[in-house]
Amino acid sequence: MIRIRGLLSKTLLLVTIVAIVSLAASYGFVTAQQSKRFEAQIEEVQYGHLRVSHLLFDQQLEELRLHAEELISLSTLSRKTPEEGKLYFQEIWSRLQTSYSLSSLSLSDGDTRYQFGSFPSKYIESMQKETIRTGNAQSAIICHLECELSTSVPITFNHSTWTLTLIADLAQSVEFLNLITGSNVGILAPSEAPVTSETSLKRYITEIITGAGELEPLLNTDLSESQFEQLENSGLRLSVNNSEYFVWFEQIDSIAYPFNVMFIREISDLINQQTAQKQQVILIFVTVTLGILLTLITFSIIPISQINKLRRAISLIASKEYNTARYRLGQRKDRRFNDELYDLEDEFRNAIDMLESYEHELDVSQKRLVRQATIDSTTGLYTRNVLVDDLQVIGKKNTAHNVAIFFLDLDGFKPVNDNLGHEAGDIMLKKIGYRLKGVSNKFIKVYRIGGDEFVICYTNYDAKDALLEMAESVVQLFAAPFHIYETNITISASIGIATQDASSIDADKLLRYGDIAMYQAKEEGKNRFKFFDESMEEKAQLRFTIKNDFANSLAENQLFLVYQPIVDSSSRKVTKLEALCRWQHPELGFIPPPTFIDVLEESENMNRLFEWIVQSVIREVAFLDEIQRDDIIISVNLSSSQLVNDRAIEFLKEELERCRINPNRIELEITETTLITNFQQAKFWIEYATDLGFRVAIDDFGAGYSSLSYLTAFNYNTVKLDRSLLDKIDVDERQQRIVGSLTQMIHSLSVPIVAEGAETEAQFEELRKLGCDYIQGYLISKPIKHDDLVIFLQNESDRA
Ligand SMILES: Nc1nc2c(ncn2[C@@H]2O[C@H](COP(=O)(O)OP(=O)(O)OP(=O)(O)O)[C@@H](O)[C@H]2O)c(=O)[nH]1
Repeated sequence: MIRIRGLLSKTLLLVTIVAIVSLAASYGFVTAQQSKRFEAQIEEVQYGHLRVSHLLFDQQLEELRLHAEELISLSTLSRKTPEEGKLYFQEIWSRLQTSYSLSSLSLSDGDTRYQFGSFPSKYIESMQKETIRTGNAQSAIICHLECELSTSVPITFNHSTWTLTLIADLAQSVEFLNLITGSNVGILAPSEAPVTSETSLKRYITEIITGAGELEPLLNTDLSESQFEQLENSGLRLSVNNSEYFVWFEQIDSIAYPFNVMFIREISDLINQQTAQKQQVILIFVTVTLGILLTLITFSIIPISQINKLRRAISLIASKEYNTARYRLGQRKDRRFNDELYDLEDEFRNAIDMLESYEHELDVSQKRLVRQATIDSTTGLYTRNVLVDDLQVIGKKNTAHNVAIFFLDLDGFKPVNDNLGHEAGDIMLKKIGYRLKGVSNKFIKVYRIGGDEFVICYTNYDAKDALLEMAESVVQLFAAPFHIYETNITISASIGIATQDASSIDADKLLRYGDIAMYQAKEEGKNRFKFFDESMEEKAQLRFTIKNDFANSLAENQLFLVYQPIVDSSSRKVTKLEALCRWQHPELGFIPPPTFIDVLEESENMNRLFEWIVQSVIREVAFLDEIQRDDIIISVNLSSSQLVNDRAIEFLKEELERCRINPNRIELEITETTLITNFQQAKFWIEYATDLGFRVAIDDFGAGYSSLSYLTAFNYNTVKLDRSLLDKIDVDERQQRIVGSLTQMIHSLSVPIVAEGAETEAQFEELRKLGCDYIQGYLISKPIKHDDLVIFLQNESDRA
């Protein structure tokens, strides 16, 4: 159903107002026109009545004169004497009265007068004299107490002139006037008549009135003084008993008093005609207005219903009910007469299609995003987000009484990627995920939370034994190798275990504790598990501080280099200086190099540190040149991270070139362990370094590796024996034998040997005897700062 409101109701209201205003205006116009026409019609009627009245009364007077002359000729009065004339009229007076409707008659010569009836001689006298004087008949209407026709004709008696005057009443004339005009006629009493206090038309004491019976109600109608005034001026319209009348006066020439004729014309027909006309106009107007209204409504309803349709469609679109919106809009049609609203409808259809398709796409990508956020695409395991959510849910909903997490980080996963490629790494991660999934059950869930990091969340375990059992079985999961690209690869994981009470769970803390414990497991040799304990947090805190404060330490000169001299065992002259890094932390005090280097190696900071060391060493070389000690080489320790890429050596090369220093003034020390662990990489790197002209030393030789085959795999300049082989060299014969054989073997490769840790003269002497070419140790000097080194070298040259 169409609700008539809004645009339509406004249109209707406007049209109605316009219709009412125009109706009122046209009604006023028609009324004004009608009243003008009415006045014209009345004027015409009045004019006609006046003319007719004149003609009629003239004709009546003429007729009366003819009667008078007829009487004279019939009676042969001229042959009689006046007295005989008088007798004659006496005889026929009563007959005459009826036949001529006479009211009086007079024979007069001006002096003598014979009268019949009540003759108004006072008013006629002058007319009679005029007749006698002129010898011509005179006629006039005479009004005194009443109005009558009068005629005076000359008559000659024996040569004397008399007049015969006839006075006749007006009744017949009035009847005629009524017949001819169709209006009722009344003769107004002349002024001689007594004045009445009537408040109706009777005030005028109508003498003769036609149709008096039927006019009785009109004649009795009370009139106001203004109505009387209007009546006397121009005529008055009166309405009595559903009949309309127009009453007016006309004055006809008369003698004595004025002769006023009152006409009463029924104008009901005229009025009805006018009313009918008015009704007709209104009817036409109303019909036309209704027609316009209907047309407007018809032409407004279609667009309004369309607009309403679109409005409803918008609400449906807003609530994503696309199908209902489409159904409401209906099918697209090919219309001959399209308009903007139909075009808009089409646009709506297009918009719905587009929105629906966007919505669908959005839905699909949202689901994909949720999946990506919750499921790891490589392993199909839950992600870190899910783990955090799960831990929070456990904490909030009390679904468990205790929680343990096993934080796994693969050992040596990077080389898998580096050697076999990223894809192989992915396959390995997938296979590891598959194995780990095997442990999951109602209380055990597995997640991949990072690159090579996994977490097993174990809730409601019975006791620590259950965790131990679990940890051992997880370690066992890695025992069997993984078959990738036709190769069997073995990999292990370091596992940190942290527990918490489910009621006071703190997801961040739990994961951090797991991570710390895992780190500890790595530190202790990997492929093992460790339970978190508080002391680990202290170490972790230390690592965090080191990482955090490193940048500042360089700026504030907390880091500095010290140099430990290495002397020729024969001449005791300094030939090398080993550059060693020291960190004096303002709060933590002295931080041992292995501690902070170990931490810095986990990040880019190691490169930064190396660059700083290189710049400091170059300054030192420049100083040695300055004091003419260009025979001294400075050795720099390299960590395993520097062997991974060429960045360190490239930087060193560029800096030396920039400062014009020969690379052979620098010896790069690589520990035997580093060398063996990343053998291929290290070999490649050492070859590159020696090609560039750097010297290379194998540090801590004999610290644990048994195979010596690598010694012939590439070129190097020096071997530094590990301190553990030398600490009792002055007393321990076994140490002496081992060192003796090692020096022999290394010398056979033409490589000089450096012995570390000589603290006494005896040790020094023994090492020299055993063939060590260079000796380093507290006996010679502790590692010293630049200023002390300056003094040390000065002393040496002084001794020489
Ligand atoms: N193939 C593959 N490798 C990844 C992915 N995510 C991270 N990695 C690699 O995994 C390695 C993880 O680094 P580390 O844990 O430091 O390497 P690691 O050799 O296991 O070292 P340790 O943990 O000290 O034994 C990095 O080389 C990353 O590039 C992955 O989705 N696929």
